[in-house]
Amino acid sequence: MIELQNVSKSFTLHNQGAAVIPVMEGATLKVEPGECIGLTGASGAGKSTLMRVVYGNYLAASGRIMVGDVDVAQATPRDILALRRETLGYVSQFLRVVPRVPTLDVVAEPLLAVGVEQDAARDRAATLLAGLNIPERLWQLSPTTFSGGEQQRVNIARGFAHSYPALLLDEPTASLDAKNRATVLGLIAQAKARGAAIIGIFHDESARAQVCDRFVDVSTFTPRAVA
Ligand SMILES: Nc1ncnc2c1ncn2[C@@H]1O[C@H](COP(=O)(O)OP(=O)(O)OP(=O)(O)O)[C@@H](O)[C@H]1O
Repeated sequence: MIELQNVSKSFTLHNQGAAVIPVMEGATLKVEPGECIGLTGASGAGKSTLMRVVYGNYLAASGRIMVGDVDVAQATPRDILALRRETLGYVSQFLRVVPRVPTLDVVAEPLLAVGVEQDAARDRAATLLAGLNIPERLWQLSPTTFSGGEQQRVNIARGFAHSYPALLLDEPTASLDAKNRATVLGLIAQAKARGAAIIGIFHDESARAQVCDRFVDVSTFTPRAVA
């Protein structure tokens, strides 16, 4: 479902004499439907960069990045938006929302975007919010003023609203208490059971042991410094 072949990425620092920093070389990995792989490697090894390259936020310098039948490395912006709407979900660590939109609609929005009717979308949003212990009195408020942990849970509810065939999870259990962490791990297990292919970053070792089928150490893709 997700397959990277020989992907490389470097950053050009235009404000620092156009210095070029290679961060990834020859990245190759494959995630089958129903499988969750965990990215490992020291801080700065390139875990988040790999996720952003797959999501199309960063343009790869070379290689193929297949998500379903779309090569993200070659896709047009319009194709990438369609891929994100229908196929590829991304739960980042931080919630980014349009101000003043009620939480219930923030969570229902990915379902409306794929044509689910409003009542059904709101029902699913309500089930997710209740499961993640967001009190009902908050559902009609914008999440912009919520606590960090509440915002993270709204973000997770939104990320799991639509049944994406492929998912990127960047530390989805960071800063959650044990009960909510267990709920999120349950959502990940359900997504795997319905056949989602998942790439995740989990710093929490017990979380990663519970949901990951195998690990990929991204430092094997870190270019060696030229002496
Ligand atoms: N937008 C950017 N511009 C320039 N350099 C960047 C950019 N994003 C990441 N880098 C560099 O790429 C390297 C990999 O960063 P990345 O955030 O992917 O690491 P990580 O493995 O996710 O680290 P952590 O575990 O600390 O989150 C780092 O050296 C970082 O400085």
